[in-house]
Amino acid sequence: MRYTTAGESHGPEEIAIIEGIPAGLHITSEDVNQELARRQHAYGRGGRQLIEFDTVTFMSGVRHQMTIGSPITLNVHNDDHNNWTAIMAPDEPATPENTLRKVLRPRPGHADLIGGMKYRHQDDLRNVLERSSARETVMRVAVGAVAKKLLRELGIDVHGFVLSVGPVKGDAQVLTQYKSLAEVREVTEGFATRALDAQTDVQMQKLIDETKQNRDTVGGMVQVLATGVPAGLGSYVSADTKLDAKIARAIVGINAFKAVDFGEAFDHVQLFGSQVMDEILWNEEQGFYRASDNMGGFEGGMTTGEMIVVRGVVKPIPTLYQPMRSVDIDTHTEHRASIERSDTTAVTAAAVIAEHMVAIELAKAILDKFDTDNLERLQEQLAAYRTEIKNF
Ligand SMILES: Cc1cc2nc3c(=O)[nH]c(=O)nc-3n(C[C@H](O)[C@H](O)[C@H](O)COP(=O)(O)O)c2cc1C
Ligand SMILES: C=C(O[C@@H]1CC(C(=O)O)=C[C@@H](OP(=O)(O)O)[C@H]1O)C(=O)O
Repeated sequence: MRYTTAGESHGPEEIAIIEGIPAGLHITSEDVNQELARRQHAYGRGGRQLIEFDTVTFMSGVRHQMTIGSPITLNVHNDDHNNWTAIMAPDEPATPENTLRKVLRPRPGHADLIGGMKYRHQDDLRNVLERSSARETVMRVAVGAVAKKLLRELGIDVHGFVLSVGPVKGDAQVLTQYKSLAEVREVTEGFATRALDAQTDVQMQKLIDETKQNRDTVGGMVQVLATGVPAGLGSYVSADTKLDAKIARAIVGINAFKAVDFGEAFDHVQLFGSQVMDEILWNEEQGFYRASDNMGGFEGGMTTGEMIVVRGVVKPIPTLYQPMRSVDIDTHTEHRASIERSDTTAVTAAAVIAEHMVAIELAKAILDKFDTDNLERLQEQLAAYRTEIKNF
């Protein structure tokens, strides 16, 4: 399975093409739209989300709610494009009127300056920000929604949520308190966060409100869990076959993500090996299993069969309504950075995006390992593999 996305933030459409999804997967636009809504309706987002009502159209690869094995094209319309037609116009030459919204004062922390240098966008850094914008993540969630649907047919469930916003931490007991992902989902879904108690929700919202009032931004930490993953996806044999490495790349590839760990590894630096390794146990019913899951479901770049536990650190949003120092790329004089309409925090949306990136990587790993033409055959092969692993 592979995919690509295209589209500018204020262009007419966001597009994705996925290849390699087996034939016979039941999928509807509603399956995808539900996930797109989770990405959108998150606390702390800016005015753009009041304009967009993200819904997907299948342009190819799906007939009568079934994948047919050919490339799947997904489209999401940018409703805001109506306000940007002149500025984005691909077929019009640049004029003083249609370049009124030029960006010349790069925002620290965004892709503006380096993107401009690299692509020689001396005239207008908007050429950079249109694509570097996290608007594109709408398509990663759309692709991930297809991946999640496939994974569900294979008994694999993935869920992402917020652990903390700035200094406000959610209750850190999810893994030990809740055994099934359905339970975790139930308790984390309200604020699209790890809102285990309403108190945490309120504190997070309060912090976001205060941050907005201060014309500042805030980041946080998210977590993704995946259950039902068979042991032995990915491989130890070469660096580029390690599945944990692929997931790390996929997470840091999301705008504003700066760090990833597995099994809460950031916290393990203070511990000893005897406190961290997951002891190996065996019983008739399960075969091999572990006494704990401190490795977050990975050993040697391969899934262990335990729950996958990934965390990601999301930096604060770069655009500030009280901008920091920058330099005008035209005059080279000091100015405050440009202000673009912006979010106060994207942590809640980021959790949903991270969930979908993990789903994409898991789907890819499964489709790399087994026959991908037809879902039923894939299910048969995976079932046989699970039996083989259990009987080891
Ligand atoms: C869902 C989401 C929404 C975002 N919204 C904004 C925003 O409104 N304004 C902004 O300056 N950055 C926003 N960002 C972050 C920038 O896209 C990101 O910082 C920028 O592309 C530079 O990339 P980097 O932070 O990965 O280095 C958002 C990120 C995500 C994941
Ligand atoms: C459009 C989305 O996020 C955008 C991501 C983003 C950025 O710089 O990353 C900047 C903002 O764009 P705008 O200035 O058009 O409001 C966000 O709204 C979205 O997530 O759908």
